[in-house]
Amino acid sequence: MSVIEVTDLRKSYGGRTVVDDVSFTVDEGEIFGILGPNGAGKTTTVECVEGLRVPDAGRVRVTGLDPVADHARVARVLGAQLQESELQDKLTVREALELYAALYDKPADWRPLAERLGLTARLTTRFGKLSGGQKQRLFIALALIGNPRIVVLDELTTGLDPRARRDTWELVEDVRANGVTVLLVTHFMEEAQRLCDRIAVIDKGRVAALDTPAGLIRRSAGGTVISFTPSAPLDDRDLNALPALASVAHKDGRITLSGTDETVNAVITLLARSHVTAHQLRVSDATLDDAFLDLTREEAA
Ligand SMILES: Nc1ncnc2c1ncn2[C@@H]1O[C@H](COP(=O)(O)OP(=O)(O)OP(=O)(O)O)[C@@H](O)[C@H]1O
Repeated sequence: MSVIEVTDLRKSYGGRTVVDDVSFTVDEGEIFGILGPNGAGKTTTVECVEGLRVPDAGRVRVTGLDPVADHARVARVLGAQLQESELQDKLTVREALELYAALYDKPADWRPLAERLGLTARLTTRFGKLSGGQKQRLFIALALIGNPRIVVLDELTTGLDPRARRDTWELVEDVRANGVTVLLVTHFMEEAQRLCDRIAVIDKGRVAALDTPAGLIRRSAGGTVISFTPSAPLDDRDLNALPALASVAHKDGRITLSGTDETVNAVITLLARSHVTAHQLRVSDATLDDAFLDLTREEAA
């Protein structure tokens, strides 16, 4: 069952279209990622889902409700990360948690939430004195405090150190294991690849691709990456003629090709035929990073 439906969403600022016919649905219990370069229209899209912005055209439904017309009811099922400006500097962590818990009929117990997010030692610290990462963790706790059915996390782990980032990923997995649907806006490929069931890649206001992480990798970068430093230059025409080739890149004398196993075998044949030795030959599975660059490059072209 879909809990979020976005159909032909459009939004312009001052005559410039920043969200251009975006459509996707998010199923109950799914972690759905929105991935895209800076300024792609990701935040504008999720703010329309949250009812914080009014679409110029198209339709948005959250559990069947219109987030603008039914804002109060949507706010009961959808938890969103706050923006920094929305909390007063003088409020302590405990006061913020208690204040937000009081806004809901059936709030979560904030103590285990605070514990899980490493905030227990900071309960008496004022918001203004928290580090960027601590603020971020508090925002995540506040997004979850109303026991929402859906949670929107925008740039969830920006500013967190690697340890805190991993802890937060585990928390998101726990949240989903409890049946909560997660809409996640991210810049981090590793985060998207690890957490998301499906991802919409948004570029210049449009959905460039929508698939599982594995599906995005398969269909764009071809699945396999081979890189090596040749002992002598190889003819570009020979490289470009390789079968199932998705991309070729040259950097600091190193060649990186993406394609399939067929491409790898053909490169080896080409090297032997050209009497060229490949130094530091590496073959690896393509990552979401490769797929993302491929997808957004295609759009740019
Ligand atoms: N209130 C606004 N008024 C005018 N332009 C805006 C407004 N909000 C966003 N924009 C512009 O709309 C475009 C899309 O912004 P948006 O924040 O949705 O992108 P994003 O994909 O979330 O970017 P980022 O990853 O950098 O956060 C950007 O060019 C931005 O400058």
